Amino acid sequence: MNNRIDVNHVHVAFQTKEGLVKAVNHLSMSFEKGKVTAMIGETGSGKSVLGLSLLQLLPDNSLVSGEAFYENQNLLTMKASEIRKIRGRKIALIPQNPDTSLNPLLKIKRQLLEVVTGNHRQPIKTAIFNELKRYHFTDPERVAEAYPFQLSGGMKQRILAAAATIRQPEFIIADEPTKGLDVLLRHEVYQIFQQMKQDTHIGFLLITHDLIFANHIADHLLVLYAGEIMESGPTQDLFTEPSHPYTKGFIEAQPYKSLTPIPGMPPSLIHLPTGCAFHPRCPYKKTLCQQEKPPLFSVNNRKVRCFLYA
Ligand SMILES: Nc1ncnc2c1ncn2[C@@H]1O[C@H](COP(=O)(O)OP(=O)(O)OP(=O)(O)O)[C@@H](O)[C@H]1O
Ligand code: NI
Repeated sequence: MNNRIDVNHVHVAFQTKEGLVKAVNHLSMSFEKGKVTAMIGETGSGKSVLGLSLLQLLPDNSLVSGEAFYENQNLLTMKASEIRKIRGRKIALIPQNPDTSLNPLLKIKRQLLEVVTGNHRQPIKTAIFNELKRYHFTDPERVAEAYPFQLSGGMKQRILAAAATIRQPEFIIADEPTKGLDVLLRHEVYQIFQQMKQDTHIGFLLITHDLIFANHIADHLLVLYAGEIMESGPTQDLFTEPSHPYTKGFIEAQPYKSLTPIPGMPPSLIHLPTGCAFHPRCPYKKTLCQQEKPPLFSVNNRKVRCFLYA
C-alpha cells in the first residue's frame, strides 16, 4: 500500500556510558497520505528520534527494532542503498533550522538543483521556478541567484519547503518548523504548511511544541510521553476534551492557556518507572498504575493509555 506508513512496535534505545536510553518504547501508529499527523509532547519525549528513525538518520549508538512499513518494505531495516532512494524522493525531511540546513556558500539555485538531480537541465530549471512561484516568490529568477544571507528568515523557510516538495514526495517529516521563530515568522510558516497541505496529497508528520500550529493544521494528534503514545485521535477532539491526564496537563501548561506546568519532571529514560510512565506525576494515580502498564484503551474515536478509561 502506498498511501500510508504503518509503524508497529518500534523501539529505539541509545547506548550510552550511563546505560541504555530508551527513547521510543513499543510505539505503533500510522501516517496517512493527504493528512497531517502532529506529534506533540514535552522535550525529550522521543518525537525527533521517531521521525529520524523512519529515514534511518539516527546516530550509530542507536538500537532500533520494530517495523515501519511503506510500500511493503520496512523502512527501519532496509539497506542503506534502498533507503537512500526513498529519502527525499518518497519521504522528505524538512529540517528544523534554515540557517544550518542551507549551505551559506551556495546560491539557492544550486541548492535546489542538488535536490532535483537529473539530466534534463531545462525542465528542472522550469520546475524550480514553478516551485518557487508556488511559495509566493514573485521573482523566482532573482531568488534562485541569491545566497541564503540575502534572504529573510521567512524566505529561507519557504526555500526549505520548496526543496522538500519539489520532488513530489509522498510524505514529509517536518521537525519543529516553527521553533525559535518570532510571531510574524511563525505565522508565515503556518501559511506555508497550510498551502502545502492544500496543494498536495502529501502525508505530513509534523513534530512540534507549537500547539497553536498543531491545532491549526493537524488532522490527527499523537501525544508522546517517555517514548510512548499516551493519547491519539482527531485534533479537534483532543483539544476540546483531552482525556489522558498528561494531555490535560500538557495543554493546560501552554502559554496561551494557564501556563501551569505539570508538577515534577519527565522520568529518566534509563530507569523508566514501573507501570504507567506518567504515574509519578499523575494526580489520578491508583496502585494499579504503579504496577501495570496501561494498554491503549479505545475511548470514543481515540486511544488513551490510562486505566481511568479501562
Ligand atoms: N544519540 C543519542 N544518544 C543518547 N541519547 C539520545 C541520543 N539522541 C537522543 N537521545 C535521547 O533520546 C530522548 C528523546 O529525544 P528526542 O530528541 O526525540 O526528544 P524530542 O521529543 O524530539 O524533544 P524536543 O522537543 O526537545 O526536540 C532524549 O532523552 C534524548 O536525550
Ligand atoms: Ni525534537
